Amino acid sequence: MSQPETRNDQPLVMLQEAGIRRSGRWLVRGVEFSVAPGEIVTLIGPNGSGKSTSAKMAIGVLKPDEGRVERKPGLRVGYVPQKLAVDWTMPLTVKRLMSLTGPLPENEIKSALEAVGIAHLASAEVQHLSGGEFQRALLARAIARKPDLLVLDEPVQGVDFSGEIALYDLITSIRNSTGCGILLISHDLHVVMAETDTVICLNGHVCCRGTPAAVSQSPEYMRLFGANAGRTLAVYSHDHDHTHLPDGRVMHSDGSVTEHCHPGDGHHHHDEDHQHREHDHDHHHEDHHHGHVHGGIDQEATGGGAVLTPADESRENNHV
Ligand SMILES: Nc1ncnc2c1ncn2[C@@H]1O[C@H](COP(=O)(O)OP(=O)(O)OP(=O)(O)O)[C@@H](O)[C@H]1O
Repeated sequence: MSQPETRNDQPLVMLQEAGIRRSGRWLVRGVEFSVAPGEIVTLIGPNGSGKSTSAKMAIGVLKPDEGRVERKPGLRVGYVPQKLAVDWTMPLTVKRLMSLTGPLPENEIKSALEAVGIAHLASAEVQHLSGGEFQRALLARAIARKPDLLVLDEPVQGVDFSGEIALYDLITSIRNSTGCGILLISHDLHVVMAETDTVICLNGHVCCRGTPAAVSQSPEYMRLFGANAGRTLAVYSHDHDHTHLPDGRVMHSDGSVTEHCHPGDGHHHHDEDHQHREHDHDHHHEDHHHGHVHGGIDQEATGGGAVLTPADESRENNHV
């Protein structure tokens, strides 16, 4: 699925037992994953499970309070945060959006906009863009400085189903043409980009990980959404053996409740995803969810884009 010739490269970023603690509470703990050049890693998990926090640790916007995060020296990161503080009362053209975080030669603005298919909208006002066009503008901004690692926090928010497929196809083609690594945060708990190499399911910690099973194998899905969708999207089928309660305690499959997870609870670690890289996606966790597919994500389209130096702490609040 991904480019095999780049597969053995040293990781662009690697998190080991990384955790963030705020106000006496661990927001995430024990986060472990890496992204290699050409690799696509997707973080999924419920609201508040620590996806954005983990991504921010990966790019250096947040420093881990425990564990380690290592980035390749000189790593260039293109980051599209989930939310962006923009003064929407001020007119802002797409071209201007591209150079808000720093000057960019005209020809590079043009080629980035061409790469995402919105060159014709260079002079359009950002406020007037559709959800899909806006996400493309943010993507253009993130790729304009030719990052080694592209971090996209919910890149299909505010986009309808066919727009979602088109955006995922675009992300795949960016990966194929540039060889960059991609860390994606998906709002959907089950449907991820089919090109994803590794899905990491977070719930304050890594609950499980694996490869997505290609939905193209499902005739029902094909009938519903057509071959294009089957090629682009995949269902990540997984099964948690415990549930995190709102008060932070953990309910296990036998109904017992404890303060924390048992060691090894629902954690399906490391060897799995390495194995999967060697062969086709023929393994998935026990399916507890069939064919849940939706495209429209009802969130306000407030994503943003930036190319960051990894240590750029000022970006934590996503101001442009
Ligand atoms: N600076 C902070 N101080 C205290 N708590 C925080 C801080 N930043 C995030 N949190 C909390 O950390 C948890 C994880 O947040 P995070 O944004 O990483 O989750 P997420 O999985 O990306 O969620 P969503 O899907 O809703 O975007 C949430 O409970 C959030 O309220």
